[in-house]
Amino acid sequence: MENGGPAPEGITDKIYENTKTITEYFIAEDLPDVDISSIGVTSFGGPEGQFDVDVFDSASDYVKLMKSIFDFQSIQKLVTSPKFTLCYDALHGVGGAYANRIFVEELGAQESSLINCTPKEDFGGGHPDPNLTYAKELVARMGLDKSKPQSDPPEFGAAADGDADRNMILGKRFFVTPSDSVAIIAANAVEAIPYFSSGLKGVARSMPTSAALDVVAKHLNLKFFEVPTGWKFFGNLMDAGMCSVCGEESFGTGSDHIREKDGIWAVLAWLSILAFKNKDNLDGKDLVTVEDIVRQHWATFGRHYYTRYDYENVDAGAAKELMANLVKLQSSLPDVNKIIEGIRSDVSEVVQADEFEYKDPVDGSISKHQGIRYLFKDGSRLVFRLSGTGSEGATIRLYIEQYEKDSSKIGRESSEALAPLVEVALKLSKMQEFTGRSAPTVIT
Ligand SMILES: O=P(O)(O)OC[C@H]1O[C@H](O)[C@H](O)[C@@H](O)[C@@H]1O
Repeated sequence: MENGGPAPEGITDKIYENTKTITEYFIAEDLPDVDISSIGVTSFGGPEGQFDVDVFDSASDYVKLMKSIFDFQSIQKLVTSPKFTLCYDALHGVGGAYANRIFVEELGAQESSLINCTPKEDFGGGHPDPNLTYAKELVARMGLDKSKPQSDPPEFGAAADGDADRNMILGKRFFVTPSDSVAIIAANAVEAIPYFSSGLKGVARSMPTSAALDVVAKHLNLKFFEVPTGWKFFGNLMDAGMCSVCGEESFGTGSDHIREKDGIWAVLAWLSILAFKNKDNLDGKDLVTVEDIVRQHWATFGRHYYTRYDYENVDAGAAKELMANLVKLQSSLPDVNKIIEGIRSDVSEVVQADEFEYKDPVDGSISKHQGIRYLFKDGSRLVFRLSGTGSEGATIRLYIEQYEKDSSKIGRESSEALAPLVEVALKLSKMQEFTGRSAPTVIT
C-alpha cells in the first residue's frame, strides 16, 4: 500500500482473485546467500536481468523518526535519574533490537532494564502477546503477580508483541488498560510530545475500545471517530488529515507518523508524559508515578471500568448461533430489559441495541456487522464480536464496560465493579449453553 498501512478489503479480494488464476510458479533455488549482517547493496545477475539486494539498518531510520517526534533529552533526564527505573520486555520479538538502540544507547537506561530482548524465531517458547496472561516475567517484576511479591518493582514497565506493533503499559504494581492508555496519551499529547505541540487533528478508537477517549475528545473539543476493529480504518482518517492519535483495546496504540500501530512509539509517548510531569521532581520530590497519572485522569474525566473475556477455539457453529440469538433479542428492548431485570435488578436499562455499522467519512464505504452492542442508560456497554484473527474454530470476544463519574467510586477493583454486568452478559447471551464453556480462555 502506498501509505504503508494495512491492505483494505478491496485489495485483498483482488489478490485472492489473482491467486485463483495462478497455474505455475518458479523457485530460484540457486539464489546466492546475502549477508544481512552487513549494510550495503549487492548486485546479482539473473535470467530476467540484474537485481539489487539492499541491506539497510531500519533501526537507524526508526531512531531518526522517533527523534523528530519526541524530546529525547527530557526523556533521557527521566530515564537516567536514580529515582526512575524501567523494565521493557520484548517477549523475544523484534522489538528487542530497537529497545537496545533506543532505551539503552539513546536514552541511557541500564541494560538490565531490558528483558527477553534477543529476538528468537520461536519467541523463546513463549507466546508473544503483551497482556497480563502472557507477559509473565514482566508482570511478576512489576509486582503484579500476587504469588511472587516484589520488594521494589520498577516505576515503569512495558511489553511488546512479536512484531512490536502492540504494547502493554504498566506502572509499579499497576496495569494501564489499553483504552485508558490511548485516552491518557491524547489528553497529554500537546503538552508532553513536541510532534503534537500545535494540536491534535482528531482522535479515534475502535468500537469495542472503552469510551475513555470519547470523554477526552469532548473535553478538548477534538474531532472524534469510532471505527470498526482493524487498523485500516484509522489509516483512511490519517491520510485525510483528520486524526492524529488512535488506539484499540487490543493493545494497539499509534499516531499519524505511520499507518500502523507502533508499540515503541507508545512507550516513548508514556515516557514523555512521565518526563513532563516530573520535570521539576527529579532532584528531591517524590515522582509522579504511572498510577498517579492514571488516577488523576480518572478524577478529571471519570473512569471506564473495562474488561474483555475471550472464548477461544469455540465450535464455529455454536458461536454463530450465540451471535444470532443476541441479534434476535435486539428486536425488542422491553423484552431485553425484562430479561436483564430478572438477572440483576441493580444494572441500568438498555436504551439502544444494534449491530455496529460504519460509514467511512473519507471514501463513503460501509462496513456492516462489526459487533453486537447493548448500550445502557448509564453509559455502560456490552459488546459481542467474533474475532477476525483467531486461528482455530471461532473466538468470541465479550467486552464489558461501565462508566463511573463519581470520584468517590473510581478506586474500586475492576472485577468487583463489573461483576453485575458480567453476570448479565453471560446469562443474556447464554454463553455456557451455547459454547459449553463455564469460563473464558483469557480475561484482560
Ligand atoms: O479482535 P480481533 O478480530 O482478533 O482483532 C484483533 C486485532 O487484530 C489485528 O492486530 C488488527 O490489526 C487489529 O486492528 C485488531 O484489533
